Order: sequence, then C-alpha cells, then structure tokens
Amino acid sequence: MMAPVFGKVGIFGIGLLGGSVALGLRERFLAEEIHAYDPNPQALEDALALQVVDRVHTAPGGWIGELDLGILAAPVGVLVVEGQRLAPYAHPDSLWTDVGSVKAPVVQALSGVLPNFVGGHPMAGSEKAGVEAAHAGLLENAVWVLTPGPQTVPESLAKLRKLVGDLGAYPLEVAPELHDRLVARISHLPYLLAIGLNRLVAQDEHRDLLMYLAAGGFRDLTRVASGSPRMSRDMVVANRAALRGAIEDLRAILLELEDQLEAPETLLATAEEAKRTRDALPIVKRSLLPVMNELVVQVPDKPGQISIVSTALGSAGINIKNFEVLAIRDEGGAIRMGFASREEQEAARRVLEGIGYRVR
Ligand SMILES: NC(=O)c1ccc[n+]([C@@H]2O[C@H](COP(=O)([O-])OP(=O)(O)OC[C@H]3O[C@@H](n4cnc5c(N)ncnc54)[C@H](O)[C@@H]3O)[C@@H](O)[C@H]2O)c1
Ligand SMILES: O=C(O)C(=O)C[C@]1(C(=O)O)C=C[C@@H](O)C=C1
Repeated sequence: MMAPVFGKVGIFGIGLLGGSVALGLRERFLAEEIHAYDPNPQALEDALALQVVDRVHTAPGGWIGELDLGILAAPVGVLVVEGQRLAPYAHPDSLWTDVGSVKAPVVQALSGVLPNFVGGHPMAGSEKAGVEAAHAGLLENAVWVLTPGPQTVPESLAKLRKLVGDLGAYPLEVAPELHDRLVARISHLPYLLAIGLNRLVAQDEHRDLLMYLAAGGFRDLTRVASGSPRMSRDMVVANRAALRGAIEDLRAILLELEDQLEAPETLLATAEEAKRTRDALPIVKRSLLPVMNELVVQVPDKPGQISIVSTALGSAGINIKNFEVLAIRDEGGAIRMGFASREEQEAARRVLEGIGYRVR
C-alpha cells in the first residue's frame, strides 16, 4: 500500500467547502489524519459525527505545527485575520492554501506570512451551507483556480496542482487580480442579481401570488440566493471594486435591452447571440464515474415507485449501474439510471415504457 501524500491536514472552517475537501481527501486516501478548527462547536460536532474529520480543535495551538497542509475554508471576510493568527504556529515546511471566492486581498495579505501559501478557488459549490451538505463529488470535475505569485516556490505549486488533480478537479493558474475581475462577472454579479430578483418579488404587493407563479426560469436564475448569506455577503463585499465595473456594464446592457423592446429584430439578434454564448458553455460533469448510458424516468409522487422500477428491471435481468433520484418538481420527480451498455439501456426503456412510465 502506498502511504497517503499528506500526513496531517488541517481544515480551518469546516463548512460546505471545508467539509467537501476533507471528504475528498478521505475518499481518495490522500491524508493520514484530518484535523478541523471552527469557532462554531456545532460544526465541529457534526464533522466528527459524520466522520468527515478525525480530530477537532476549538482553538489554534501547537497541533498546527504538526500539519503538512493547511486549508483555509472560512468566509472570505475572516480569511486574512485567520491566516495571520495561524501563521506563528505553522511549520516552515508546511503548505498552505485557501478556497476563498476572492483572491487578490487574501493572496496579498498571506503570501510570505503563512509558509508556502498559494491562493486557491474551486469553481464549484452549492446553495447549501454547512458540513452536513458537504460531499466529495462537489469538487469533482470542477475548475480549481490557483493563484501563484512571484514568491511562490515551484514545488509548492506542483504539490497543490497534484492535490487538486487527485481530488478530481482541474487546476487552472490565473493571476489574483484577473481572477477577481472575471469571477465578478461569472459568479458574484449573478449572486447579486439573484438577490435583486428576490427583492423584486418580496416588495411587490402581490408577493404571495408571484411566489405561486415562480416556475423554472425564476428558480434557475435565483438558486444561489438560497446559499449562506454570510459567505456570499463576504464574497461580494471583498470583490466590490471589480463588481462595480461589472454592475456598470450590466446596467448599460439592461438599458440597451429596454430600448430593444421597441426594436424586435434587434432584440432577436441579441437573444440569438445570447443563446450561442449560453449553449457554448462547457458541460461540467459532476462525477468521475465513467460515462453511462442514461435513462430518466418520470415518476408520480406515490409510494413504492423506486421499488416498482427496480423490480421491473431486475426481473428482466437488467443491471442498474447508477441510480439517482432527481427532485425536479415539487409534485413528483424523476429517477436517473445508468446502464453499462446501449443494449441494456434500450431494453430498460422497453420494460419501463411497457409498464406505463414516461422515459427519456
Ligand atoms: N459555497 C460555495 O458555493 C463556495 C464555492 C467556492 C468557494 N467558496 C468559499 O469557501 C469558503 C467557505 O464557504 P462555505 O460555502 O463552505 O461556507 P459555510 O458557511 O458552509 O462554512 C464556513 C465555515 O467557516 C466557519 N467559520 C466562520 N468563521 C471562522 C473563522 N474565523 N475561522 C474558521 N472558521 C470559521 C463557519 O463556522 C462555517 O463552519 C468561503 O471563503 C467561500 O467564499 C464557497
Ligand atoms: O452554487 C453553485 O453551483 C456554485 O457554483 C456556487 C458558486 C458560483 O455560483 O459561482 C458560488 C461562489 C463560488 O465562489 C463558486 C461557485
């Protein structure tokens, strides 16, 4: 058996991201022992109960000097103070990184303060917060930005690139300032818009009726507003300079769109261009499982559906390799299944359609 790449690893802030990194390290046998520090005792209790980490700490101390790797995963607003507070305890040969959504202020403050610090930001997440929502799959196939600077030791960068790859993600080096300008547009402005759209609904005199009418469009566009308000508030405030530029550009676009309401042909061209852009987004697969021949079966909200579907396929000798319940709509749902071959996929389709299910 090969020894894990890292001995002791410390995670500072054991929430959604910290927990997901810890689970990734654990599932891929990348660390001998995972330690966590969090000011919230409940987070530490949950992390232990869910076996996300091996040891928990309520305060920094001598244990930090034994770490090979330290990962800061607290909200952006406290990353700098936390990093500075931990620095005196860190072993000079240890490696440090963070997963914060904003890079320039963090990298500027912590480079040369925490030993071998290289900033990082996995471009993946969810609208849930806390360690109970953490899972290793969150980081699989994600682009993971690393922001080395002139002070970065090449071996530190190489170790972090390897770690990111071992966690199933793709390392991408970007300068911290450029990172902040780009994520203002691709992540932080969408968050502000999600808040704004919810505000628009909340302040309307027909709020209750509006809520009732919210279909896929509103739900898709505003999902991120359900995330941790503290995490997201810190993120947009820390990146406010870059965000102001993005808001200004979007304001001009909205005014243009308003004018184009009177010029339907121009609006059609704008909409077609938007469709080309949106359709060209690379597909991010959220799992390292090999590509499956998939079927999605629509099921009514009645007891016993999973059992009916799996028994029908089992009786026909069809093996389900992958099984996932999709909560697409509140009143019913769908089951996604993966099969090893196209033949099995087709056979499964026939069986399920034969007993009255809609399959795609
Ligand atoms: N949620 C996402 O989608 C996402 C994606 C990429 C990166 N990030 C970044 O990851 C980091 C963590 O976000 P999250 O979504 O896991 O939030 P979270 O709320 O799920 O977890 C944050 C954890 O940090 C702890 N914490 C608070 N103050 C702390 C301190 N001073 N020291 C140590 N821990 C402290 C909290 O108690 C909590 O357990 C943030 O910097 C965020 O910008 C988040
Ligand atoms: O909720 C998601 O799916 C996310 O990817 C969260 C998201 C984003 O929307 O860009 C939010 C903040 C981050 O720093 C990275 C990712």
